[in-house]
Amino acid sequence: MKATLPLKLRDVCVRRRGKTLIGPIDLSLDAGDLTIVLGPNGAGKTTLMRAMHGLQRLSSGSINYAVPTVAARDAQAFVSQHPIMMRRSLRDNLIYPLKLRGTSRDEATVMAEDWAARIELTHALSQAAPNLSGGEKQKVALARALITKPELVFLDEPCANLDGHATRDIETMLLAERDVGRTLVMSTHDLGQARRLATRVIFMLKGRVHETGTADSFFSTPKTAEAVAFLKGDIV
Ligand SMILES: Nc1ncnc2c1ncn2[C@@H]1O[C@H](COP(=O)(O)OP(=O)(O)OP(=O)(O)O)[C@@H](O)[C@H]1O
Repeated sequence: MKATLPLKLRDVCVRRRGKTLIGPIDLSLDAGDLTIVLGPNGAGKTTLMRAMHGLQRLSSGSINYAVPTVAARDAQAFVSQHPIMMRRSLRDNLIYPLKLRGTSRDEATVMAEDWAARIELTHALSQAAPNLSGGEKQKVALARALITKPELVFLDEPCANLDGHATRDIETMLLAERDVGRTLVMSTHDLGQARRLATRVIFMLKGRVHETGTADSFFSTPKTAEAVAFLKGDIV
């Protein structure tokens, strides 16, 4: 399959009822990074990621992948902070995205069992997925996103509602994906998590991309007073 990245945003704006939610934004996203979208509440992180994934209609500007949009969407996954489980077993939840892509039932079952083992939920394969705990559901949501080996995964505050233990499990999965070169774009306002995971940072403020660069340079030498204030905890 042809690579869908880089992704290029030009003059992207999303407006609703006369209010600008994000934009104008110009941005380029390359393959192989774990990019953390950082910023205070309401900065536009979710809107930006939804726009990049095609869930949010643009008011103006354009978003282009290296391949036609339909093919690009097929190579992507989106994990939200409120994982929605189908009212079926954990096994069927993991099989579903593979089935949509034409994988045989037998092959999909093997892959589902392999992923259930990786997220330490083999014992729950036959359980109804909606009855799992919040942390377990989020691990399933992540496994369900990764099982198709997407080129690009968006994660919107995936640990927002999780305790320390579940957060660590999710971070371990994300680091493993980062280390095999999967391209990940994740929003958070948890600075500790951003420092642990990011290779690049997009810092958003009031709907605009305020600063972007490698994680090392952003955390060690932020360029703007606002980024310095955010890192000190003065903008929340
Ligand atoms: N559908 C919508 N209609 C109107 N306003 C919206 C809509 N979606 C989001 N907003 C507003 O757009 C702004 C950006 O919201 P967004 O959720 O993208 O920010 P965020 O950085 O992800 O915030 P948080 O960290 O709180 O999740 C906020 O002011 C929000 O209230």
